[in-house]
Amino acid sequence: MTYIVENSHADLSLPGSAPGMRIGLFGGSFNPPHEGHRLVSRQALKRLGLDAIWWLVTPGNPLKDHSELKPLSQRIAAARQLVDHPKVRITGFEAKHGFKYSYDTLAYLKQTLPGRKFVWIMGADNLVNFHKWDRWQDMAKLMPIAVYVRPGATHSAPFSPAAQAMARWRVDESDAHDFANRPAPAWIYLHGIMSDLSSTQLRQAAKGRD
Ligand SMILES: Nc1ncnc2c1ncn2[C@@H]1O[C@H](COP(=O)(O)OP(=O)(O)OP(=O)(O)O)[C@@H](O)[C@H]1O
Ligand SMILES: O=C(O)c1ccc[n+]([C@@H]2O[C@H](COP(=O)([O-])O)[C@@H](O)[C@H]2O)c1
Repeated sequence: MTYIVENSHADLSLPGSAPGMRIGLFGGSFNPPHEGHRLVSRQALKRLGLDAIWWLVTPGNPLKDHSELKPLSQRIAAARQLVDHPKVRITGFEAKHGFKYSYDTLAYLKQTLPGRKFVWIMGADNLVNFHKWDRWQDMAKLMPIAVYVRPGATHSAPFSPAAQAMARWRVDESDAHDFANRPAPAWIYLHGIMSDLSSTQLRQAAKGRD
C-alpha cells in the first residue's frame, strides 16, 4: 500500500491550545470533506461542551486503499473552505511527524500538551472496525472516545468486537456534557441528527460527471 506523505504546500502546524481546554480530535481522510463531517463536529462541540475541535487530516488511513486519495494539501484546503467555525481547526500535523497510526498521534499529543482534555471523535462505522486498528486497546486507555451515529452502522456499532470489549467503560449519553473530564478508558455513543453523506459517494458522483 502506498503511503502518501505529500506535504510541501500544506500547513502542518498544531493549533494553539492551553491547559484545561477540552479539545476534540477528529481524525479523517476527508477525501473530500463533506457536510457529514461538519455535522459530527457541531454535535461534538455542543454535546461534549468542547472548547475546540481539531480535524486531523491524515496522510493516509492505514486500513484504506490510497489509490484515490487526494494530496494532503488539497484535502486540507478543501476542509478549510468547507468549515468556517471559530472553534474548528484543520491540521495536517500527523504528516510532519510521519505518524501513520492514531495511537502514535494520541500518545504524542498527550505527552507534548499536558493538561489538555482530549477526546477522540469518530463515526459509528469506525467503531465497527476499531478492533483492527493498531494498538486500539492502548489507544482507548489514552483518552475518552466519543462515537457519533452514522447510517449503516447505527445498530451494529454497539455490538462490534471493540464495543463489547469496552462495554464496562461506556458512559451514558445523558452525561455527555461532562465526558471530556472523564479519565480513560471511557466511551460514549452519541445519537442525534444523521447524515447519509460519504466521501465515497461524492467521489463516485464526481466520476460520473467526468
Ligand atoms: N455522514 C457521517 N456521519 C457520521 N460520521 C461520519 C460521516 N461521514 C464521516 N464520518 C466520520 O468522520 C470521520 C472521517 O471520515 P472520512 O473522512 O473517512 O469520511 P467518509 O465519508 O467515511 O469517507 P469514505 O467514504 O471515503 O470512507 C470518520 O470518523 C467517519 O466515521
Ligand atoms: O491507527 C490505526 O490503525 C487506524 C486505522 C484506521 C483509521 N485510523 C484513523 O481513523 C481516522 C478516520 O479515518 P477515515 O479514513 O475513516 O476518515 C483517521 O484519523 C485515520 O488515520 C487509524
